[in-house]
Amino acid sequence: MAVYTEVSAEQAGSLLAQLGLGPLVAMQPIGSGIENTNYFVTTPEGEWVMTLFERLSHDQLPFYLRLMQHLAQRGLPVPEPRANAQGGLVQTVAGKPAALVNRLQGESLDAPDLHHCRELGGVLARMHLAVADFPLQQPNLRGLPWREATAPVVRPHLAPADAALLDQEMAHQRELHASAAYQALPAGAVHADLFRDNAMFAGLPGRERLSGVFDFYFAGTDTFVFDLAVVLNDWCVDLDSGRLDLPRAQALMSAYQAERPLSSTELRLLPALRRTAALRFWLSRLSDWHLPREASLLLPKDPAHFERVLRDAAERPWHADV
Ligand SMILES: Nc1ncnc2c1ncn2[C@@H]1O[C@H](COP(=O)(O)OP(=O)(O)OP(=O)(O)O)[C@@H](O)[C@H]1O
Ligand SMILES: N[C@@H](CCO)C(=O)O
Repeated sequence: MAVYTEVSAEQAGSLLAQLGLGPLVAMQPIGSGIENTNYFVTTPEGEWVMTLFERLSHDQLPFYLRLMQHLAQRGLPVPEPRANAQGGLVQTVAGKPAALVNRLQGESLDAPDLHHCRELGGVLARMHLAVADFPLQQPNLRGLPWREATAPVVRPHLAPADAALLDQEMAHQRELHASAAYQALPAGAVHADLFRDNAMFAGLPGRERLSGVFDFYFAGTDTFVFDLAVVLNDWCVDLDSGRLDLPRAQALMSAYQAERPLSSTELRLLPALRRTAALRFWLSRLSDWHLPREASLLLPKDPAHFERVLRDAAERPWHADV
């Protein structure tokens, strides 16, 4: 369930009026999702998703909502937040910060194939190109400082072999981040959590189009190759072994590079960034597993999966030769 805050028809109607939309026709709570309260909302103009933010404050939201607006206005399949008369994207519903975005069609996939990976690679590259003129900055809040703070907290819960892996990978990260090559990598506002459950596809089997990329609430300024590594580590990894599936990885990379060719430095550092991305999600899953947030409905995701992805990335570095 994902309704932490009940919203009455009257409260939803008042939001719609502030956003210049017609009367409420229907509203329905959305069952999936664990961070926020979400409702599907119908008006005479169409279908919308209303989100009440349960953790993020008014001040934190403009970066995410402006980024979604920026990408949507450049033709990317991203929900566009509806602005009020003053152009503001952050509203208030039931005392919580809230936003209304257009509802995208489609379904998330559990098992993406080569076609889906190609679709995603192309859209990801276009997202990276489209932020060249996005003016807002916010550090990736799961970046190196967060990893430095989280590693010692989870380390006491690890078996010796895993603690050794963590130490090795933290050392690798420090060296990587200090290198001139890393510091020169192209960067911008990236999604940073574009897993298969944050995208939707619509259309006939075998010819589906990527119809939606959503859940931008881990977005931040980071390198494009980090964002690509996050995607490779989820869309192109075997969920049992944690190993990279080379045909899917090659399909995704070719489609990405058809839109945005990677520089030789980006290609050279991609294996290191796959380790960065795997470490980031290993740490967040370890933290959710061993130190669950109080009263959280969060069903912790398995940290061991990202330990396997991390070992694979560290032991079998994959150099894309496309
Ligand atoms: N713009 C949209 N159009 C259609 N469906 C959407 C849209 N935004 C969200 N959804 C649906 O609502 C569900 C919950 O959204 P989301 O994943 O953003 O939830 P959350 O609680 O904010 O985040 P989390 O995934 O971290 O739990 C999604 O799985 C998707 O099915
Ligand atoms: N995509 C993350 C959860 C949300 O950040 C994971 O699978 O661990």
